[in-house]
Amino acid sequence: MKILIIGGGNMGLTYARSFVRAHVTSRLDLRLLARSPERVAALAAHEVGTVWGQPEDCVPGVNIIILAVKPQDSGALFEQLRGLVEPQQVIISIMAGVKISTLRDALGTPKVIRAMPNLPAQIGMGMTAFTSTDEVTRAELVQVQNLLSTTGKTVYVEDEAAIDASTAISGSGPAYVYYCMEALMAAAAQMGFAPAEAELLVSQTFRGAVELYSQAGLSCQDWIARVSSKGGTTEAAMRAFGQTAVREGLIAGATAARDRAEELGK
Ligand SMILES: NC(=O)C1=CN([C@@H]2O[C@H](COP(=O)(O)OP(=O)(O)OC[C@H]3O[C@@H](n4cnc5c(N)ncnc54)[C@H](O)[C@@H]3O)[C@@H](O)[C@H]2O)C=CC1
Ligand SMILES: O=C(O)[C@@H]1CCC=N1
Repeated sequence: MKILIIGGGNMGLTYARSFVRAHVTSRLDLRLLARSPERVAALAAHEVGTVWGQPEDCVPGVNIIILAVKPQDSGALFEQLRGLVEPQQVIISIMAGVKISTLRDALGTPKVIRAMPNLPAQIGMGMTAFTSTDEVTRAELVQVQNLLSTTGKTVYVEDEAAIDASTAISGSGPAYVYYCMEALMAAAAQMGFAPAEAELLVSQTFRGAVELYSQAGLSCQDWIARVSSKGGTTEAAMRAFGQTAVREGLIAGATAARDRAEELGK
């Protein structure tokens, strides 16, 4: 399977490494398109595939084209790709917000998939939601799911609006986790821990809590109840979280992310 990845940043490189590591394609069949000679040289040093500077040289002949540039760069990219994409080629866009209808119109091609991965894809622990146009065949969808699954778990969603919602939950989600971790590290530092100790206490607590959650069928509320002693410390923390509207703040953050994804699509 010949794959072209356009945009060799965080996500583009992650895909390239995952596909080659999982042997879903070979280095020879994997192409990366960069937008400047400097980026071509920098990407080539990663040795994950052949690196190209001009779309007309690398678009023809590939089966799948992955668009991994920032949404703000999509207009310029569409200009570069005008007239080059063939109707049998499957497009996978991971650009936040950019709608399937926009991709179809701009590229003049019917087989379009919108996917929303996240950064833990770098270590095979990613979460990707994806959806497609009707023209993508069942066999192509299976092929794409195999590709995306090299970076972690995947879920197919029927409704495109769920891609913007997943952008706000799982796409941006790792940043919310780091935000909470950083706040707890700051609390630990205020209580006298050295930075390395604060980092250890917090990171191992997140790791352990998530692993425990994954291994049993209990809800978050159930686990909170198991940590909390009557009249104890956890209850005091939960009361303070309630008074300072931490939960509402996180929900407001995720909602703002979803709204921004919708806005990027306009
Ligand atoms: N970083 C993340 O956690 C996630 C990002 N995304 C989406 O993935 C996309 C890429 O994000 P990142 O990899 O973080 O961005 P990035 O900035 O690390 O990489 C984008 C790359 O695209 C290149 N580029 C821009 N225009 C180009 C063109 N016309 N031709 C070739 N290369 C071009 C840039 O030089 C850059 O290397 C974005 O659309 C974002 O919405 C989706 C899920 C998670
Ligand atoms: O912040 C962003 O716009 C992208 C989409 C999801 C994660 N990063």
